[in-house]
Amino acid sequence: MSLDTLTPAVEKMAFRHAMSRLGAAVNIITTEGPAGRAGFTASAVCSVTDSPPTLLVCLNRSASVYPVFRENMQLCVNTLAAGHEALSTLFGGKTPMTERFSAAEWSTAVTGSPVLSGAVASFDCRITQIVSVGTHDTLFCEVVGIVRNDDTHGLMWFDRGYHPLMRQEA
Ligand SMILES: NC(=O)c1ccc[n+]([C@@H]2O[C@H](COP(=O)([O-])OP(=O)(O)OC[C@H]3O[C@@H](n4cnc5c(N)ncnc54)[C@H](O)[C@@H]3O)[C@@H](O)[C@H]2O)c1
Ligand SMILES: Cc1cc2c(cc1C)N(C[C@H](O)[C@H](O)[C@H](O)COP(=O)(O)O)c1[nH]c(=O)[nH]c(=O)c1N2
Repeated sequence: MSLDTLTPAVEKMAFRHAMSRLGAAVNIITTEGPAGRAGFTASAVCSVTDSPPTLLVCLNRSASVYPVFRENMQLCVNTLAAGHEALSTLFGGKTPMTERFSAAEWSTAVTGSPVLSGAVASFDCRITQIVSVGTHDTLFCEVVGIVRNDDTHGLMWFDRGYHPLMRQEA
C-alpha cells in the first residue's frame, strides 16, 4: 500500500503501527523546580552528541506535565530496569503526581530533579533548546551528571508491551 494514497487519519495509525515495531528503552523523565515536581514515561529519548553530552526527549504539549518541564528547564532521564513495569505504567497514565512518586525511592540530582533508585542509568540535565514539531516539543538536554547502576537488567518497550533485556554481567 502506497503512503500517498492514505488519508491523514489512516496515515497516523499506520505510522503508530509501524512504530510499535521499533523497540526502545523506557524512561521516567522527572523534574523539580520553581514550577513544582513532575514525571512522565517516555520512549522517545535518544542520544544526540557526546560533545557536549546531549540527549533529546520528545514531550507531547498536551500532557499535564508539559508546563512544569517548560518552566523548570531541567530534568532527569531515568532509564528503567527490568521490574519497573508497574512504575512505568503509573507514570504513563493520568495518576496524580504524589501517587506516582510515592511508588518508588528517589534521591536528588544537582539540578534538583528526582533520581530513581535502581534505574539502569540516570542523566541529570539542563534543557538547552526546544524545537516544536507537530504535537510534540523536542527538548534538547545537556547532561550535567550521571548515575549508573551495573547490577540491573534493562527494559524495552516493543510491540506495545514490556520486555526485560538481560545483561550478561548482571
Ligand atoms: N512519542 C510519544 O508521545 C509516545 C510514545 C509511546 C507511547 N505513547 C503513548 O502511549 C500510548 C500507548 O502506546 P503504544 O505503543 O501501546 O501504542 P500506540 O499504537 O498508540 O503507539 C505505537 C507507537 O507509536 C508511537 N507513538 C504513539 N503515540 C505517539 C504520538 N502521539 N506521537 C508520536 N509517536 C507516537 C510510539 O513509538 C509508540 O510506541 C500511546 O497511545 C501514547 O499515548 C506516546
Ligand atoms: C511506554 C510509554 C511510552 C511513552 C508514553 C507512555 C507509555 C506508557 N508517553 C505518554 C506519557 O507517559 C503520558 O501521556 C503521561 O501520563 C503524561 O501525561 P499526563 O501528564 O498524565 O497528561 C509518552 N509521552 C510523550 O510525550 N513522549 C513519549 O516519548 C512517551 N512515551
